[in-house]
Amino acid sequence: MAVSDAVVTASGVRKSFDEEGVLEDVDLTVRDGELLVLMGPNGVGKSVLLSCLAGSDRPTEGSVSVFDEPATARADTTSFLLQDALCHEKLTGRENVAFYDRLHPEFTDAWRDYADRLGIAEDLERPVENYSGGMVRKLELSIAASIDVPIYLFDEPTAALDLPTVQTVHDLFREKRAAGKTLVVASHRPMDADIADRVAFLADGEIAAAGTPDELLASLPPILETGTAHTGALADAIRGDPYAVAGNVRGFLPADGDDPDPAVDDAAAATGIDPDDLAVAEPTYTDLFNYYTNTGPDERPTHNR
Ligand SMILES: Nc1ncnc2c1ncn2[C@@H]1O[C@H](COP(=O)(O)OP(=O)(O)OP(=O)(O)O)[C@@H](O)[C@H]1O
Repeated sequence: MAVSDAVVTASGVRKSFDEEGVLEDVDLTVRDGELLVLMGPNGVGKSVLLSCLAGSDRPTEGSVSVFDEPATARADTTSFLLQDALCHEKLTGRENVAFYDRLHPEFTDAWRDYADRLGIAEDLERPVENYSGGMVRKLELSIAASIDVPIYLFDEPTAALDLPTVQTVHDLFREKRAAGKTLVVASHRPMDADIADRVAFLADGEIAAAGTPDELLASLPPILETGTAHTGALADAIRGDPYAVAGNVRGFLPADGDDPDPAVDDAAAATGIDPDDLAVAEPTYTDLFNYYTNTGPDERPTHNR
């Protein structure tokens, strides 16, 4: 289905390396001015998909278009922050900035503000090889965000960052969106769903679900929570595997035949766990992430893409 305000569209994207399939059949539309968070566990293919969206890699099959033209790595439309690949480690932070300033026609001096807010302004004269992983990320973010283009693709921008810095990065992304920019942020950090207009989950080579955080939370099956002592009993009664949350374990109730809304009381009784030790939990982003990471494709309902 064509979406009129689409700025990036992936259709039937398959990507394999040496016969090894990573993406099987990805359909994804990124809408004008939205902040889309692309979620999925390590190794599922988020970076590969972003590279295809950026036009820096080609799908094995299928197509990607940006502003209705085939995706090519165009400097005037897209800024792409690929993980740990932007900065030259023998150069100082400032020399890296100067490099991108000369290289990129749309580079602006907004990097000063970003470097300041991210807390690396004092480190710009040091070679990047002496930076911590988090400092490199902050420098990369400062550079990628300083390029003034309509579309930003950020690959795991909050990985290796402490919580206060994650909040600063979220603020920065909200400002970009308020300025009318379109952002795709790949992440395996559930808290990044906080800033999303929509979340898309990549699982088993496809977009398993896409929607607003509220829509996706509402689509989860009931969640049972109990103490770790009952992990085994819980595992027998749920779909997928139990997962730890704040000292307890949780799991998703299986669909009861074709009924997508299983009877919670019956399922709870089937665990054999004392009702006082068992609760139906309010779903969180962590549950959402675990649902699309922990349960197999046959056990998940298909949601709108
Ligand atoms: N150039 C390449 N050649 C061969 N295999 C590759 C190449 N690039 C990626 N892969 C493989 O594709 C799979 C997906 O990798 P990708 O980096 O996209 O995962 P990811 O979801 O971004 O994971 P992470 O969260 O760990 O960054 C991995 O198995 C990886 O080894």
